Amino acid sequence: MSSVILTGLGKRYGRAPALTGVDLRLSSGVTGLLGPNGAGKTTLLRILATALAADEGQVRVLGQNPADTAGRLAIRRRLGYLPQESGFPRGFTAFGFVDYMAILKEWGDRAARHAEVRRVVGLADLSAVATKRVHALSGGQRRRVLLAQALIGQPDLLVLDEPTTGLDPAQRARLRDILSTAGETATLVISTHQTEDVAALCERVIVLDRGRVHFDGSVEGLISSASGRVWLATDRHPDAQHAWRIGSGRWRNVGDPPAGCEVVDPTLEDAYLLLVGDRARATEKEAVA
Ligand SMILES: Nc1ncnc2c1ncn2[C@@H]1O[C@H](COP(=O)(O)OP(=O)(O)OP(=O)(O)O)[C@@H](O)[C@H]1O
Repeated sequence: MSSVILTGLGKRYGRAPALTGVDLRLSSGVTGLLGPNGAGKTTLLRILATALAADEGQVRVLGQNPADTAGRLAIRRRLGYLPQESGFPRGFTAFGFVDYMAILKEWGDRAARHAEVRRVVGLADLSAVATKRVHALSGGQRRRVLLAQALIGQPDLLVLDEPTTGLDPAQRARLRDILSTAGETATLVISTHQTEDVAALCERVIVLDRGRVHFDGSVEGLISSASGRVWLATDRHPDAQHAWRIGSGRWRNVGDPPAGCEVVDPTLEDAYLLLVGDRARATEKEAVA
């Protein structure tokens, strides 16, 4: 059964559309959400997390309608949400903040709650700094405090907006471990700009651009769409959509290759760049025509 069903979802800020005609079904497993700045990723995640109401279409989350008060409450009881931006009330320690969030999540029994807070603080690798004030933590540690509160109670739906921002490579690897384990039973949606995290972690990838879904399929499927369109050369090719000099001094070109060039295997990043670049070029052509 799908945990999330979106049909014809639309959202506007004033007159400007942020999401248009989004149809999606999400089930257990880890889904990565990619898209350029302003594509609508955070808007979509906020709607799933019941922090924002849709303007058009139908939204079912965990079998409930978030437009109903009772439906919203039922969703929130089974939801973990790591927002893109968040402030912390002053004075809290890492443990104290996560404990406070657990109280808001209706964990009344003190002993059970503290055991759960210790579990998620440990999962987020924060035990050594649990008694430090949140404001004295590093940016990556603060991000992990937010992750810890999202994991309280092993939610059925985890909505994580850029969870890897600011994490060092070891912490990112640890996060992948935590999320892939959670994805065995829960539905996880992760917005990120880190294509390598999506490639490492996600079964499914959705690419949003200008509020619409432009790709929805497997990571392998998206990578294979770039097959034959990445090549190495001694120079930047004038027709390449993207080109950069790699460590060896040669140029990695992404676009439409000339005949006889040295084609290499694409990465998810190459495929994503091509998908978004091709769409931007098609839109420009339509505007000119
Ligand atoms: N509160 C708001 N008021 C007005 N416009 C908004 C608001 N929030 C987002 N927008 C606009 O809606 C569009 C989608 O924004 P959103 O934050 O969902 O994109 P995003 O894909 O998460 O971007 P980023 O990768 O930069 O985080 C953008 O054009 C943005 O300017």
